[in-house]
Amino acid sequence: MRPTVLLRAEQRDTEQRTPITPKGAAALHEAGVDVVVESSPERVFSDDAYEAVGCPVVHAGSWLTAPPETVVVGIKELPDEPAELRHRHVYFAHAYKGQTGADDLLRRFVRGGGEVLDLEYLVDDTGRRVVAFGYWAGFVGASLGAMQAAGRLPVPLRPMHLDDLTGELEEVAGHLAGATAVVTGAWGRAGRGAVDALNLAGIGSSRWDRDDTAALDSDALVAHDLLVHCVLATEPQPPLLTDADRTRPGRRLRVLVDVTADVTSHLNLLPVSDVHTSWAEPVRRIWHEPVPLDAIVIDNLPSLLPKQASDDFSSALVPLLPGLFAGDAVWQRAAQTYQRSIEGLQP
Ligand SMILES: NC(=O)c1ccc[n+]([C@@H]2O[C@H](COP(=O)([O-])OP(=O)(O)OC[C@H]3O[C@@H](n4cnc5c(N)ncnc54)[C@H](O)[C@@H]3O)[C@@H](O)[C@H]2O)c1
Repeated sequence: MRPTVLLRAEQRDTEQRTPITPKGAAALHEAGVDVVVESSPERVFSDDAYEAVGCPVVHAGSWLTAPPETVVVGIKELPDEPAELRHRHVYFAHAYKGQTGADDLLRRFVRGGGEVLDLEYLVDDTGRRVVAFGYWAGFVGASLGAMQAAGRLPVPLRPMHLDDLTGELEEVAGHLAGATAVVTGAWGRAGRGAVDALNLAGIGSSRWDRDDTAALDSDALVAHDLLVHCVLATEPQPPLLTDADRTRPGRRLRVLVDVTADVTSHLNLLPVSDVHTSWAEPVRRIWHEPVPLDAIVIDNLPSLLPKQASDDFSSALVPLLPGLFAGDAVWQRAAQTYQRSIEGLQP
């Protein structure tokens, strides 16, 4: 039997992204991997587009009864049922940093004999992630921050076309003369996307990466109008912004975009903010005076540009998937990360 991946329909009705585009499915077929697609009215590519490249389309939730050797591929969370998960699942499980509900989820995998191959932990032999939505997360996050600073953020947020967003950033530029931003994690994927968006909005960026935050200059940090936080934290580090900075002299900082959205984890480097915001309510005011500070902490930013995000992601993931069935090192590392995470779990 040919190796098969099943493209799962996403739970969230706001999620239009897909980790495998129709073009990616066609490439997988060529490479000897079949792709079965769960029907989804939300996905940015239609069911017909997958059918046109030869993928069988099945109803949402079919993964539950798929043959055990089928690998289930998705992006975001699984439903709360069933209690036992028996397949190998490739997705962002958000289960290894002590997130809310993580242990319960891992126990479901242990009980069913399945496995998480977490997309966030697909790394090369230097530990660098090989597939990520980071660029568009940073681009969209910084765009929202610029729009908020200009008083032009449309609420609720809805998925956009890139042309519309760049047009809006050019409008914003006229409202933000002299504004500056600091981007932390600036040389990573998200950081680069953030800098590109800020450039379009006419906002000059200070690019801070590891060396720049090692001896943190808090006065310089709060002297910027925007902070776009794009650090990939893998171990606890000193915070970048604390309550003590609220009254720091010279604070101009008024918009904080936490692209990492690590707020419920012990790796949160911005402990001034501890809850996510949403498309319906994207902004939360966390400081009221002497200068207000608004936080945007959205954990599905690339979903706001679903087409670009999907194309980019699929072109990185698809070449790796045949290797999953051949036991390539990148997948073995992901499997080892899962094994480590379930060791020590209470039953
Ligand atoms: N909110 C969302 O929707 C969304 C989507 C995708 C990714 N993300 C998150 O964005 C973050 C960044 O992802 P990425 O793909 O850009 O990662 P990346 O590895 O490409 O870049 C991370 C950067 O952070 C830098 N860094 C690490 N520690 C630092 C420190 N103490 N100070 C300054 N810089 C430091 C690294 O040197 C690197 O340049 C991750 O937390 C990721 O989970 C969020």
